[in-house]
Amino acid sequence: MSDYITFALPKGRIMQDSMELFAKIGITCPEMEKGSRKLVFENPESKFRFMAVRATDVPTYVEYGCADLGVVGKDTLLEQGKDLYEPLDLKFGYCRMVVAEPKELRREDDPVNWSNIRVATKYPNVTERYFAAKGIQVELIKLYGSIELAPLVGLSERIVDLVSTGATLRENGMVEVETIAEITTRLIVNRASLKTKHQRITRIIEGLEKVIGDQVKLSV
Ligand SMILES: Nc1ncnc2c1ncn2[C@@H]1O[C@H](COP(=O)(O)OP(=O)(O)OP(=O)(O)O)[C@@H](O)[C@H]1O
Ligand SMILES: O=P(O)(O)OC[C@H]1O[C@H](OP(=O)(O)OP(=O)(O)O)[C@H](O)[C@@H]1O
Repeated sequence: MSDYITFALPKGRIMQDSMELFAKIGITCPEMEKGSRKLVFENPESKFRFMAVRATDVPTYVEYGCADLGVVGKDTLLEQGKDLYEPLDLKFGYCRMVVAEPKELRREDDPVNWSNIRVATKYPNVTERYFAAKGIQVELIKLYGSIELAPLVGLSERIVDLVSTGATLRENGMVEVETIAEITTRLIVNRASLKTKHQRITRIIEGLEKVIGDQVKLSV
């Protein structure tokens, strides 16, 4: 067993907030430089290791125990449904997962009456569950980005995607129809690591919990 605690962090938009939060409980990595192409960074003094991975791959590294802990959006967890311990809402990366459609095509009638709606999304599992629960049969079209383009060019009638400022929907002439879930960033933990490295991991969870609690108190 490695004496390091290893974090899987997403390379994209939540990396910086993650490192800023960890710094508040004394977890830092001086070796980590902005713009570096390196994927693993170590702090040999404090025995922390950081891996920079695709956001959607974070749960996999944690599930297989290559990382003890991971930072990931709730959207990814909902989509992948892996068996991971999720002890903390880190309270950043706020966005919403929504159903949206082109403004000019907005139909006032109940979508239950539509037959065979095509929905483009990065989240086919969540989308299928959501519409199935409403008794609506949809054709899922899995895309990997620029989801808002799909209805504009006739690939789908609707999309399921994340919205934060709303600028992407607006600038592409789309409107929200329904909210599926409120999304924030979560801490996830490998279940075996929680046992084998119990003391250090528990200390990290408790430290983060306190910092986040204090931040929330300050903002109300
Ligand atoms: N406006 C937003 N759009 C997309 N994700 C957001 C937004 N705001 C916050 N997030 C959160 O940031 C997480 C990571 O997003 P990021 O764009 O870095 O990765 P990605 O490009 O979606 O994933 P991948 O690299 O695997 O394709 C999302 O899973 C989500 O939880
Ligand atoms: O409400 P907004 O602030 O405009 O943010 C929402 C947009 O941001 C994300 O896209 P991203 O930048 O990850 O691009 P991609 O979907 O092409 O990967 C998301 O998929 C939306 O398209």
